[in-house]
Amino acid sequence: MSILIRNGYVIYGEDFEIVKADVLIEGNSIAEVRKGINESADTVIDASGRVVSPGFINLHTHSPMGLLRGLADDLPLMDWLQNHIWPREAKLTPEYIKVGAYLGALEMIKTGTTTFLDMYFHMDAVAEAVLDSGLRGYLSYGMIDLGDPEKTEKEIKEALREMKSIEKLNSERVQFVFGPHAPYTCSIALLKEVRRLASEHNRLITIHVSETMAEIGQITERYGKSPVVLLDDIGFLGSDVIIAHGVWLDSRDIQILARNGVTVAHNPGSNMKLASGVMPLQKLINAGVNVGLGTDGAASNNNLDMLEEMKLAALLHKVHNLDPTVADAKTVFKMATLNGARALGIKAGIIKEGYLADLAIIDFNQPHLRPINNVISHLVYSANGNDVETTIVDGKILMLDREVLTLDEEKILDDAEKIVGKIG
Ligand SMILES: N[C@@H](CCSC[C@H]1O[C@@H](n2cnc3c(=O)[nH]cnc32)[C@H](O)[C@@H]1O)C(=O)O
Ligand SMILES: [Zn+2]
Repeated sequence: MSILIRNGYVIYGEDFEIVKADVLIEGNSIAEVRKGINESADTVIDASGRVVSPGFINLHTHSPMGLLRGLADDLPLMDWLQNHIWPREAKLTPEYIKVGAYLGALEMIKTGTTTFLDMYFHMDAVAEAVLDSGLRGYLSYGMIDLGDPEKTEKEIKEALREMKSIEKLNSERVQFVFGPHAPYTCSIALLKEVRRLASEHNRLITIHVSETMAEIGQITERYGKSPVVLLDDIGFLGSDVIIAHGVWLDSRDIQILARNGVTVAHNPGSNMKLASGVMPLQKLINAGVNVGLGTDGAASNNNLDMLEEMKLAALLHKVHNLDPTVADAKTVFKMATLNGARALGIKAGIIKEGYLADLAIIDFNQPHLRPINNVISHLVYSANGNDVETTIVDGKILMLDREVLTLDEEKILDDAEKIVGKIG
């Protein structure tokens, strides 16, 4: 299979240079980028007046949580989780979660996300939806033992069961990741066992860390140290670890993250909505820490739109620092693309020969995106997910001219609607 994308504004290479060119996709990778490619292809897409962008990499989400969208807003994290989200999640069956996963996948395809890092439960059901959707999904089972040794064992067993079931799908696109939920919900025994298993099975780890001030208080009281120092002391950290949030980090924590090559997945929308705080972006970047971008779940955002998330990131850090030069458009764009790919260890996140053909075509033939003075600026500050017209993952077209080809959109919306009232 080959696809030729003609005459677009291509965001090229790691410097995100804008070139008017054609892009030839062969199999699952980018074969050629240049003007006037004359080869014939199975599919030809006219990208005149459009931007050909690397697909977005959502580095932290809970994709089925769209089911809970709007059911518990305007609350702080611990109250939100304990009194509103967890009681509802207890009612979620694998069937409901699968509906939620389809809804999330549909939303991601429609807004130009090509890869995501997920944490939820019944991930074997989520994996089937991801496989159907054509997206690239890194799926973790969120483990919570609350210090109960019986639960520790149960959670590890369940994670391994889901890992095996995902491995059976035998797809490069769908990968299992270890997902201990957080230092305040997981025992040291669980964290140590996860570290051991991740190394043994060569899997990534993702975990919520230092999200709220309450968490810092709780962990300091329990262990006499910060969550990051705690994880470092038990040998948990490494370049295969992606921590979500990292809002409350002091300079020692930041040095530890840098030294261990840990990636931070920044979730500005969720951090603002739950009023968790502001991640120290500048300090992390200056220390050389890889920072990616995520939306978190759709119940704390409340959508999975990475274009919107880029704008939130840029604006948050500017006003917080009272400095408009902070979080410039290119820095934020890189967080949403290349930095995510680096964290996951995939050859994606940029458009370049030999890289995975994971990309989004964005319709710039619209008033809010003209004149085309600055492509990256328009994407970060002027566009939103609805401007995405075509989404390609692994050399396969998932959406063409706003029509999703891999999923039945109407059925997914209907199925999601049927759940109203059942978990409320
Ligand atoms: N094994 C657990 C499942 C945990 S999945 C991951 C969890 O993270 C929760 N979650 C979503 N957003 C956040 C956040 O921002 N911080 C902490 N937890 C979150 C989500 O609601 C879900 O309960 C169980 O059986 O309950
Ligand atoms: Zn989360």
